Amino acid sequence: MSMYKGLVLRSTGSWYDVKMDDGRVLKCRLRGKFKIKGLKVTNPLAVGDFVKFEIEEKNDQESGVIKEILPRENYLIRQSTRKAHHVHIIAANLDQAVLVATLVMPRTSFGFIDRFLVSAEAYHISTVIAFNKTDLLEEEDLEYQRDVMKMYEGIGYECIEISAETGYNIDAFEALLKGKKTLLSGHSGVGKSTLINRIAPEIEQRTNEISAFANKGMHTTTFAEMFEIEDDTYIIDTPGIKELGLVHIEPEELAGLFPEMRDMTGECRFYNCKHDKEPGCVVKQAVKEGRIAIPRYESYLSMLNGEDNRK
Ligand SMILES: Nc1nc2c(ncn2[C@@H]2O[C@H](COP(=O)(O)OP(=O)(O)OP(=O)(O)O)[C@@H](O)[C@H]2O)c(=O)[nH]1
Ligand SMILES: [Zn+2]
Repeated sequence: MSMYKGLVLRSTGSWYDVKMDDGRVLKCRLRGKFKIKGLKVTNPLAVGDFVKFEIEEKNDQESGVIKEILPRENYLIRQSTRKAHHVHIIAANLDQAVLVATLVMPRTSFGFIDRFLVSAEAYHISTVIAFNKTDLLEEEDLEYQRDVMKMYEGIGYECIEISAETGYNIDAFEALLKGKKTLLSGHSGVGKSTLINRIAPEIEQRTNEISAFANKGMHTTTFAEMFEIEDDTYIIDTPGIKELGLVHIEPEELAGLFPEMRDMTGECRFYNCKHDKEPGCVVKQAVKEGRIAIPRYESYLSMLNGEDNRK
């Protein structure tokens, strides 16, 4: 039997929509046991997975039988809502995350942004920060926003200012997505739906249908879906994924997830310096000299101390 290769676009728990190289989407099932080393997973397969499958024909209907899951470049997980100590794979092989943030209505805190960035670093997923609702900003706020963007760009995070409402910079935003698989995240109310509605109105429709399922008490996580907004350009906007949770980070690993601290951490006086109260700390010195931004260092300390600064 011939083997085909495809990309999982949708998972309903027992059936998967798999996009084949020729563009056709085929319903596939999974046969056999699949495990990820060291993790108890509730779903062996997620959107974004590349699979190999065979085609079966029954009553003139073609369907696929998945035989192999190709190695993942990365994957996002979260704690299963059904089984303790189990994780649910949200999506695999993401090229990037876009964090939608707003300076006003609501104001996204540095704490929230930095926590997201740290998680994305841990997952090896690059992040673009999109500052939405720019149309609401007075001149002074706009200047402040540009300072914030400069801060994050200085660390290496791409930033863009947009308005989903007026369409300002939306072309540039779409260009960022082109040819990639992107997870769209952000606080409730920052304008994710409005944004998607502007770039791909047909998707918003689907998301509303999925939300309707959720309101009937069905598990939305089983309805994870990746939308192809144009050729090879995908967006994942699953209701319920507002942040990247569930990365357990040891205190000594934390500074390594702040790119601007990463390279200097071996140079402190103490090899196990937490860059907090220790003397001879090069990180604190860099904060003092303005090479590390104060809000970033504050986020670092608050995560180090296990404070919940997600709001
Ligand atoms: N002025 C302005 N308002 C916007 C913009 N984008 C979204 N909004 C408004 O902000 C409100 C929230 O937008 P949504 O798109 O529903 O936000 P969301 O992120 O999808 O929120 P959840 O569905 O709760 O996750 C709506 O009233 C939008 O009209 C923008 O660029 N400018
Ligand atoms: Zn130090």
